[in-house]
Amino acid sequence: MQAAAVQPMIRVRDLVVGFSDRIVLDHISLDVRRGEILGLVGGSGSGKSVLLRTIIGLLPKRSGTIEVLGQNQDALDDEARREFQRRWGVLFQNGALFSSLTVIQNVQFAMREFLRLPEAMLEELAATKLAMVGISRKDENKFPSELSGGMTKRVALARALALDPELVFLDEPTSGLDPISAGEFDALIRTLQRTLGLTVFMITHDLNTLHAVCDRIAVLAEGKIVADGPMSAMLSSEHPWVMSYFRGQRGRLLEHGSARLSV
Ligand SMILES: Nc1ncnc2c1ncn2[C@@H]1O[C@H](COP(=O)(O)OP(=O)(O)OP(=O)(O)O)[C@@H](O)[C@H]1O
Repeated sequence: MQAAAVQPMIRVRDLVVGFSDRIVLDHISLDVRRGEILGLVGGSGSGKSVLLRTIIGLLPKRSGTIEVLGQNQDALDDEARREFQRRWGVLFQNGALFSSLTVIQNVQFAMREFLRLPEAMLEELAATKLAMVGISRKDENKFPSELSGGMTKRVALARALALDPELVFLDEPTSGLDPISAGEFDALIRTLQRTLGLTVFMITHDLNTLHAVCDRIAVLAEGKIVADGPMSAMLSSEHPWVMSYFRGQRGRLLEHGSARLSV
């Protein structure tokens, strides 16, 4: 019982990922604890998306172990892995909605695949998910091309939540949003995490999001996790990249309560 209570939701050990002769992730170890929002930051091309994609099984690893929800996916056959993967939701960069499906059909997509429910119940369930993220019924028959950036992210979040996951992966959830929409999206993530008891693994470049939403931050640089801890640990880190990111001009402005900034 004790062991289960402290078991991380994601446990990465000694992970190595590379493409041809380039190593992108070089013996990375990282835990994501139950119920926390972990923010992953790092320079462009540092390997954040590669780490996320490897954890969810979209990219192969060279060595190391990854356990998600206590399960090493290498031990599962294809059918069991597919069934297992429904326990998490993913919001990809730019939403990645199906352009030929309406808002509500996008949310119903995974429901149709995994849940055997009558049509009326599917409608109701998808509308409930959309309401949770602030999309009203009048917008549910729109196509993705008719949505603003903020609405697209909300629909993508509703889709990620379609199967009631315990864990969600968010790849730059506020990128491309204006400061007000980004702030609203941050608040939505926080609220959903609290009310649904979610664990969140989030890639972000957004210092406001890191300050407002994340319980813990991990920094990826030179293929390694170079810092890992709460915001206070980032602000006192001596690592050059961490210092310039969190204590550079933008970071200092934020600490002193300036308007929202993105980096
Ligand atoms: N499928 C792939 N094949 C070959 N190289 C890849 C592949 N996916 C990613 N890379 C390389 O791995 C490195 C890390 O990419 P990644 O997308 O993880 O960066 P990132 O930290 O998410 O960057 P950004 O913040 O700009 O999104 C880059 O050099 C990229 O070109």
